[in-house]
Amino acid sequence: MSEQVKLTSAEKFDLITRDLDEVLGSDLIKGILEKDERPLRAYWGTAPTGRPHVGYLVPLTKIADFLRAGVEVKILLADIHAFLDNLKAPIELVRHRVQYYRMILTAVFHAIGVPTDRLEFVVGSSYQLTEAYNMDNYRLCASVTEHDAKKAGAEVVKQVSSPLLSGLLYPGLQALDEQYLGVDFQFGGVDQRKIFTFAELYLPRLGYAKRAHLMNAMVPGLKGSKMSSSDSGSKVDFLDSPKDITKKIGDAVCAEGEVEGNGVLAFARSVLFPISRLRNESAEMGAPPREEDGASRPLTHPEAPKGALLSIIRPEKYGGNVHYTDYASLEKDFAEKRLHPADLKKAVSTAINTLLEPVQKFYQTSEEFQKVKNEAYPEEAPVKKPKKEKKVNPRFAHLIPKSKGGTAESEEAAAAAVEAEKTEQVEASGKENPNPADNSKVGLENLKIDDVETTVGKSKDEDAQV
Ligand SMILES: N[C@@H](Cc1ccc(O)cc1)C(=O)O
Repeated sequence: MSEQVKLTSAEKFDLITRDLDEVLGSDLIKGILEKDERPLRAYWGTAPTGRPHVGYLVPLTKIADFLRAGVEVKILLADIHAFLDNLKAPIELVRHRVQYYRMILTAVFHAIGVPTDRLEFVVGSSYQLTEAYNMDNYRLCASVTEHDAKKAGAEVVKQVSSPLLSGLLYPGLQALDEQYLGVDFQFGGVDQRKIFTFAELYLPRLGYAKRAHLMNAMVPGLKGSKMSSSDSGSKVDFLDSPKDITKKIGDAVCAEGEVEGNGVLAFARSVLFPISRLRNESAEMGAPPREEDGASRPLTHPEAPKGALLSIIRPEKYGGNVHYTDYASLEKDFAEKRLHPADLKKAVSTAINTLLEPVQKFYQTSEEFQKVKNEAYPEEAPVKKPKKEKKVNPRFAHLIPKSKGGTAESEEAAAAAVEAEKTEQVEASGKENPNPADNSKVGLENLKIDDVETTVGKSKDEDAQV
């Protein structure tokens, strides 16, 4: 935001907390704003695992509000967390993923009109390997119960049948980050809530201040469930082509008149309306985004009136054009069947394509960016498939019925075996490990720790309430 507009502390507080799902510690934030002696400091962390998808637009847009309210924001690229979480990012790929995240997030920030010169990117390992941080980690480990660590990570760390110790360390390191990044509040999705309350409980036990926590709602996937990196049909990647985007939106769950579980409406509400509003506000406040970023282009139709946030363009005989200035009216029209799913889908895919055009242009014109992407996600680089007969891995031979009758069933089983084999190859190639709990790859499968007799009795200590 322009420095020309001076906000009161109450206005700043409203801007910082608008559209959020939950705020813990608002008094702490108000206190610093009212004192007005120094800027508020905050961070948002992301672990560079799978490729970021358009669901990230929600926190990134919110960060724009923080900056306008004068908050100093750090973006943590949590490389160590990326492999602590069940090796989601294999150690040898993680530095490339850090680079990829930095580049794509910067491009997206520009596309939505957020000036990145006021953001500070910090890589987790730049301070998480220091003596002081490690000693604090050990101190924390000597205070946190296993129960609390497990519970804190339950919605963030991948839950598997044979959990690794690294997943238990994850919440503790995230709590320490608040101290080491020197912030007043941490911002993240509501999925981080248990880690946030864990940090509120445990940081003071190490003698550190309890921080405030701000949470955004999660964006539902296009199929009505949570938007997830592992289900490519339910998410839109920042680098998906306009054609792919139109197809994904076209296939999304969007039954006529149904608001509940409607992925397209949810996307419009949580992503498009806020970004559109941000653009309008920037223009009004005399701080339009830089022309070269493409972020000054409205997501609405060129003929849309001032204040419009999303335009439905359709022939007169189907009701003519409508320009919505708020989400509630769009939802109402949809619920009352005055807005057809096909028209909504068209408007949403046009808006996403407009929004992402500068990101994709940057990708297409930057050889460095392309190189980084291929290094970070090597299995996605085009590989020439050698033409050879599909052999079935003996490990999966049990999926093939004994009789080679050529029935549909046996073909299905053979396909399943080939599929299983492919999955294994993908895992071996360093792709995000879909089932890292299968510890056979690290030679742990025969280690039956439970067989070892233990002299340690059950702790009588009550687990702290997280
Ligand atoms: N837990 C965050 C990543 C993160 C890691 C460390 C932090 O300090 C903050 C955030 C996620 O789910 O992506």
